[in-house]
Amino acid sequence: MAEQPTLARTPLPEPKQAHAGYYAFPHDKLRRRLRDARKTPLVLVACGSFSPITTLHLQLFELADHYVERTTDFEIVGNYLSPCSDNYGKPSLVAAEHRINMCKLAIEERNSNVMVDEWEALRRDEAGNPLYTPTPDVLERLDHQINDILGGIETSDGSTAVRARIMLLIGADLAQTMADPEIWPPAHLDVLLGIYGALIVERPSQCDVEQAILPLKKYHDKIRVVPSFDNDVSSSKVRAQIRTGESVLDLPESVYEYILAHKLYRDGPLNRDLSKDADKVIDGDATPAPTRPPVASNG
Ligand SMILES: Nc1ncnc2c1ncn2[C@@H]1O[C@H](COP(=O)(O)OP(=O)(O)OP(=O)(O)O)[C@@H](O)[C@H]1O
Ligand SMILES: NC(=O)c1ccc[n+]([C@@H]2O[C@H](COP(=O)(O)O)[C@@H](O)[C@H]2O)c1
Repeated sequence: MAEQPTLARTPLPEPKQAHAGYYAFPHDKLRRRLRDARKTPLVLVACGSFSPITTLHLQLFELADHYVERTTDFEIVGNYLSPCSDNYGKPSLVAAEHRINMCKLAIEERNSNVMVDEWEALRRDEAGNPLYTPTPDVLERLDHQINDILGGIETSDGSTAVRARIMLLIGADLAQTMADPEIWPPAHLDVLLGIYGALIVERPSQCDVEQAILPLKKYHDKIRVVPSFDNDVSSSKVRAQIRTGESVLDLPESVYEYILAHKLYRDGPLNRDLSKDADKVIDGDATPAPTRPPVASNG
């Protein structure tokens, strides 16, 4: 059985004004009993902007599932999307409420077993302003919710409960940024990768995964690379297609319709420069809403 992580820090207290409205930790799709007695229950959490969620974001979980099924040590019992706070500071973020709604629509349309945890996206400070939560804190809180509050996952014969292992699910491009201590302080990585670990999905259109994880050598025993397929799906590309009125192939149809209904992503540069820096919102640069319906991909 794989080694169980231990909590390095006291779990985050739930701030009094953590959320604008009602919130309960979602666990309806968390499988509470292991199937295979030899395995450790694994919960995956994908942190990111999801502005908007694409078909590939949900496929990350499918790729991870395919990968983990072939391992001898883990069994996936839960999958979470945790959209980041509006305070993350990425210019391309639309309001958390929209990003959460789009994640939920995508999950429903695809009949996916993923849950959306709204806690990170809606967390607020005492003054009621959106509060950014560093990713290690997100995983610590999930660990606390599942293992301390819910009491973990039952063994296959139901005789006892064990702690689920929580792991981050990310793309190789995000792993590549982890070499920069200005973005990921070593203390964050020591918790995130040193205690929890990550499944890192290849993203060949953006970087070489082996190069990306080289600087993370210290944590290699907690990192696993998940094979993917050639694709250039990204939220940036989708946003650019919406602005220019091109066909959008990489969104669930309900998400596309939501974007049109709420007039999201209509402002921005007209040239299709997909670099992240080119994605700054330009006030008043409203482009007409696309008229063509999306061709939903089946993947
Ligand atoms: N095509 C993809 N292949 C592998 N990982 C992906 C892919 N698209 C997104 N991800 C991963 O999903 C997580 C959330 O990504 P995010 O919401 O930033 O999407 P994005 O497409 O990278 O967005 P943007 O284009 O706005 O930068 C990150 O870990 C990212 O690496
Ligand atoms: N030090 C940290 O905890 C840290 C640094 C950079 C990004 N992140 C997270 O990584 C994710 C990145 O998302 P994007 O790929 O959309 O930028 C977000 O969830 C963000 O909160 C965390």
